[in-house]
Amino acid sequence: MASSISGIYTSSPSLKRFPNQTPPLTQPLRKNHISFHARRADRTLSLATPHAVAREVSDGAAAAAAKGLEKDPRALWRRYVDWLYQHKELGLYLDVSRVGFTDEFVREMEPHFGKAFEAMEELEKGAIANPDEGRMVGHYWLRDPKRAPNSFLKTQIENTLDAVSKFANDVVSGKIKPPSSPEGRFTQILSVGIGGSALGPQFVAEALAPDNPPLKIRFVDNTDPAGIDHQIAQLGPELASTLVIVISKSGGTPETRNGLLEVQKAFREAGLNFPKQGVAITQENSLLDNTARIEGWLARFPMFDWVGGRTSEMSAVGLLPAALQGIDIREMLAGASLMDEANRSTVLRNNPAALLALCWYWATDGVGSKDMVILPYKDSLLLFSRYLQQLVMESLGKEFDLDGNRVNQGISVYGNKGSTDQHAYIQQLREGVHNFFVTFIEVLRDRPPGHDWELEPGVTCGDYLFGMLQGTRSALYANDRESITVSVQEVTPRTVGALIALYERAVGIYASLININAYHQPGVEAGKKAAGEVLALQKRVLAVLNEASCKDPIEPLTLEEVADRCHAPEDIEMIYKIIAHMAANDRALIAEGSCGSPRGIKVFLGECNIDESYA
Ligand SMILES: O=P(O)(O)OC[C@H]1O[C@H](O)[C@H](O)[C@@H](O)[C@@H]1O
Repeated sequence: MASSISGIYTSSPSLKRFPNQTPPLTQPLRKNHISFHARRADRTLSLATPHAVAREVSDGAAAAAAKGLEKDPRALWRRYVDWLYQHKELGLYLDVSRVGFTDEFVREMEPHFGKAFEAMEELEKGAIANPDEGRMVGHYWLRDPKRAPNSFLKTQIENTLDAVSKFANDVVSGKIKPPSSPEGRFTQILSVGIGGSALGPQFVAEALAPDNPPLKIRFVDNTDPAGIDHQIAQLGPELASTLVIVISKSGGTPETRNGLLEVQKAFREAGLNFPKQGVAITQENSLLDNTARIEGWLARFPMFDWVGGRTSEMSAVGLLPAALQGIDIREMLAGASLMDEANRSTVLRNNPAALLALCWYWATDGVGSKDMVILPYKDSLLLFSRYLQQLVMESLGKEFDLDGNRVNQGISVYGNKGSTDQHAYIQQLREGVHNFFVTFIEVLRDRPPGHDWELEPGVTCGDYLFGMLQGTRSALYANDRESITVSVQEVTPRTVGALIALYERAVGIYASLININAYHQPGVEAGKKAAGEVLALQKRVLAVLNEASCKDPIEPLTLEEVADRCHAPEDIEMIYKIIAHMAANDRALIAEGSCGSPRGIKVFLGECNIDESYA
């Protein structure tokens, strides 16, 4: 069954970005910020390069901020209450009281938030908010299709959601079944994808999958042959009842393609008919889409060019795997939609995403001078920080701002879960280099009603978890380490949807404050290109070694000879690495010397490949 995939919206020619808007400030805010902190630090700063100043400011600001952190319990309580954000319907709280921003700072930032809110409003109306790629940015429409800029897109979103829901129901109910499985129904999902085509589904599976889901999910999210073999081995005979979902927006990502080819090989070797167990989620007419269509895969679902990989969890990318695991995807969408509505407030204090952006700007001086440590005190949210690494760092980690200034922006993200991380690196956070701020994710309900018990009089296991979070928050703050706390009642599809929406919007607002495009990823292409060059060089090395190995007698070659015959003397080190990797996999043989002594090594191929397919 192929879902109805109609033409994808082609973005209109790149319009001048928000022609009616005065572009957001670029450096001045930081200078204001700098001057503000300079005043605070009673120091006059020689305004050297932005970085030097930012560095001096961040030291000065940190010192000033540290000196300025409120410590009086009564005053802190007032601050807590004054700044506490509550979303009643979601049961979500945001506490920013342990971040030391001042009233003056907030006043300075207000006009910039005003511009950010305007930019976000334009974005949601369909402006070209990704000017570098001439694209709209439409992930918010996925959970509120009526906000899409035209009926065509609205219908696409609604049709895709219906198709995803129907397909998942048919698989779970057994109406759609694998061609040759003793169970008579699909029992496993093997998701093949990387980056935004994996991290969201992985986070949501870890957070929300029931203990006994209708289909268990596992992931191939890399081109590591051993990792792929491990997943296939763990499936064993259940490969026959595995639904393989191949996810790739571009449809051409090498790691995902390799994963597909490896899995298809496993299907062949097991005598299984892959297309009858394969599903593709990709842009229409991509290489993957055409492959799936031509080979007659079980189903295809669209990805849209106006949804980025790192904001695709509320598209078929995240919704299909979730639905197949029995997760309520309408609730995920509802939670995200409620959070989106809250984040449309133009009153800073009533806008949780803006409050996060305010804290990020204050804590990192608007230049990423501190890292964002994500600490959920809940096992099921373990992968939230990995998910946020891509969402935050791939969005904000940019070399240039929208006016072409070199800014090398970003905020680094790390963290796992509490209280576990207290036994790993919290020592450094408490006493070591002060280069971070923490975001605690607190989940108030410890266990389903009626399932809790006291492991000592009046104390439950969850009380310990609660105490560890609060104790760590207090201990860090006592040593002038700032933190944010996001609290939810429990981990549900609705609150997970809300958390995703909260951070998607915070990233977008923060990006406006620092005047960068949050929706492209030029740096990633450089890595892909470089990898392609290594593989091209490897093919030349193989051709040269093959020619020498087909001689009689075989002619082992030195690295210099290989480099010369590849016409790449300057690449001798990469050639050495290529040969070392091939030798480690028995694909090249060392005739003399060893890889430890590159100068004396002589290599050849174990066999002569007369058709020279390496060329
Ligand atoms: O979904 P795909 O097109 O296969 O892309 C997978 C990933 O590739 C690159 O790393 C991009 O920077 C990511 O944003 C994207 O999620």
